[in-house]
Amino acid sequence: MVLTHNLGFPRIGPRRELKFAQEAFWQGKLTEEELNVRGADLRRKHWQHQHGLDLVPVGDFSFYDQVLDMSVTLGHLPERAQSTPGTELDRYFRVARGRSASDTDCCSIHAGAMTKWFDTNYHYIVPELEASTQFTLNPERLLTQIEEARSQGFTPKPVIIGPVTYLWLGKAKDCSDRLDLLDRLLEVYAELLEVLASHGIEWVQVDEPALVTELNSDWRHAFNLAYHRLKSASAKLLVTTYFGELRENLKLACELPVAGVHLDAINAPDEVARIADWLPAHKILSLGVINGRNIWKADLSQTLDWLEPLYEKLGDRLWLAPSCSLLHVPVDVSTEDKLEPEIKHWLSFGVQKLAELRLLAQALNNGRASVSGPLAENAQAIRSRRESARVHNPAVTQSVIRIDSQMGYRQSPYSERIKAQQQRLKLPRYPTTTIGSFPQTPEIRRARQQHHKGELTESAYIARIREEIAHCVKTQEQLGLDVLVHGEAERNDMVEYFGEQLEGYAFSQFGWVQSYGSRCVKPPILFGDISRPQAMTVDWIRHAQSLTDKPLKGMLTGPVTILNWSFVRDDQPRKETCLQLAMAIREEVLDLEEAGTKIIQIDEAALREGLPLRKSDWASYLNWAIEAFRVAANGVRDETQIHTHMCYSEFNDIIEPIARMDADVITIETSRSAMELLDAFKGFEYPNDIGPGVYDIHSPNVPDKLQIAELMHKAAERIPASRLWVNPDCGLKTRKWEEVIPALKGMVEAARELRSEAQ
Ligand SMILES: Nc1nc2c(c(=O)[nH]1)N[C@@H](CNc1ccc(C(=O)N[C@@H](CCC(=O)N[C@@H](CCC(=O)N[C@@H](CCC(=O)O)C(=O)O)C(=O)O)C(=O)O)cc1)CN2
Ligand code: MET
Ligand SMILES: [Zn+2]
Repeated sequence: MVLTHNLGFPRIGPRRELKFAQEAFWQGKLTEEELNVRGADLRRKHWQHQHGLDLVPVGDFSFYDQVLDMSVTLGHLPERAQSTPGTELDRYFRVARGRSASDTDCCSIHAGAMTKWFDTNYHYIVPELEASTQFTLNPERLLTQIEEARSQGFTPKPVIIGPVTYLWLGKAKDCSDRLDLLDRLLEVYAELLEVLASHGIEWVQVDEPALVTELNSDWRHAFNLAYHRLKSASAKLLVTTYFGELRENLKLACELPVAGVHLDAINAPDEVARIADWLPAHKILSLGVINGRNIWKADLSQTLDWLEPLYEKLGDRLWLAPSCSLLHVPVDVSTEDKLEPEIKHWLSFGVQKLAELRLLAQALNNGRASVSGPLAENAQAIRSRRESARVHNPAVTQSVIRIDSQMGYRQSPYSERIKAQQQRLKLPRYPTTTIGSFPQTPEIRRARQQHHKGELTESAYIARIREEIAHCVKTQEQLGLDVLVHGEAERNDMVEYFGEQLEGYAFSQFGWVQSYGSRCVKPPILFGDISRPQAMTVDWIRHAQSLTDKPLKGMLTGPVTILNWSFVRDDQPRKETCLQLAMAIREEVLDLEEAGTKIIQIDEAALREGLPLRKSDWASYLNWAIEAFRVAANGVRDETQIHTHMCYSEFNDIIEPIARMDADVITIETSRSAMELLDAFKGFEYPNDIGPGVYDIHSPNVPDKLQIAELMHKAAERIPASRLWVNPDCGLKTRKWEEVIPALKGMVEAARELRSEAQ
């Protein structure tokens, strides 16, 4: 019998129940006990969705983040949070979100750093490591949830982050070698595995996705050390990899002294045969056969074609699972009643993916004939998608074929065109601007919701947003900013908004995916060839510009970011899809220019996260990604100024490709790591204008004017004054007006002081 299991279930809830519970708790509207009840309720529902699987994951649920949970299990919260008052949960949220001191609270604490989980749009809280770090076991969360699952009739399989990946995800604060902590860490892992075994646990899923990245010999050695140390554990270990190929680590993974290995067969199909050959005969091979990163139905017959012979060979040693945790897909497509039925028929969210998994297992265990009906239905859906006239648009294919190298080039080099721009814009030295969005207030969101429900007419909604834009423009004028924005009030999200307006996209009502903490995104579904039926932003920008004499920056999301933050088709290379998006954005850019917009910003916030997990694959991605940006941006006249924005500070290693985008101005996130920005300029001088962020918008704290000035001085030491801009790290949509106004006031004053010093 082939066995089925799941690596993790989405925790946010089908209607974002977790988000609302978290936020209510943070606002003091829910007690800790009530929050725990809501958590247990969600877990119960999630396990019910996983009924029929042989093993269900336990410990995949989290009140904020699974990496932070693991830190708690290892007794390893940052020093600064260990002696604060309150319960364990309270300390946990202090690290997750940071907390300012207040009348009722003594202790100001800054949040742990957040960073992207591999190549996904999920963010985890980075473990803070130091030479002196100690670990102590705290298994309570796992033990409670094991009992919960068991009492509900499920066989629990605890999910933990493996010791090597845990260190790999962490950051050494004191430049010490993270691997020096391995011995200490392994003591606690060994203890944890014993405790789990003593609670009747047979299998533990030990996630080691670091195995799909390039590892030097120290890290490879660490894998051997770790699993030799843990091999006497009474629980059986399933070393779990996902998101990519094992390549040079495949042998290493096969030879670890553990009871089984999980391979992502969706991302590493070519390694399946090899791992099946190499894995010693006493080990289990778990294969991730259902894609945990997209929302398409799997082609079950085709999957069975290659699985059947493998099952014949491996027998009971073969397990089936999704490729990775289902954290990255929405919960349930069945409640989507506004999707076109034809398109809905092609889709599979978390609940449906598990049904596909059960079907595959039944087909292997009892023969295809035992599930012939569902298999036929699946085959019909696959065929319908492949042959659908909705998917293919010959005119779009043609327009991509016609892209020539000329289209990615500006008329003149930066050094010449910047003069035309300066003459037209007449900006002061150290021009001040923002990244685009202003606070998305509950009132704006409510108006949009009412409009969706039909409670607010189209014209009333438009009037409401135009008012908001007017307020935003006026506030920026009062603050004395130099380049204004319209504030993005009309956008639910910087990607979903464009998806909704482009042909070739569908969007769900409830397809939420957790991005971090309580924040979710609803990635739109790119199913077909992309075209732009009409201008998407021009009316809003024209309205905003009509309210001010200052230059108003048009605001677009770039093709690479739209691609990386959408669920995209799997029937053509990503490059192809990206170029189609680039052509649509290019048309919008030219329409904005035609409407008199002097500055156009094209955000590429997700360019970095799209980088392949292995450096050796970077160049090919960067080549087409940069080309797509250039096609989108560079069709404008010399006097039109192109801005781009990226929100991550680690851009040292890709500064040259970024320079190739040839945007006139780039604004980037830097305020939390001023030193890293300076590093980037050591070997390579960024040739165009640059605005290093001087206001950390991820924190509710209002930055001090002196702090801002200090960051600007640091930047001015490195970047010629004539090319330096002054701006926040990123958009202000998650902030409140009362935070934004004093912060921007300080920023504008700091820029003025810098100007007067320079004279
Ligand atoms: N796609 C994407 N990825 C990104 C980012 C980003 O901006 N977009 N930024 C970075 C950080 N990630 C972030 C992800 C989400 C949010 C965020 O604020 N999300 C909102 C939802 C945004 C949204 O789509 N809002 C909709 C729906 C709003 C809503 O919740 N409506 C209520 C009703 C309104 C009310 O009464 O409040 C409801 O449906 O129940 C809208 O504005 O229209 C949230 O979780 O709260 C912020 C940052 C990296 N990745
Ligand atoms: N223009 C966008 C904004 O200000 C850029 C955000 S990058 C995540 O919100
Ligand atoms: Zn940003």
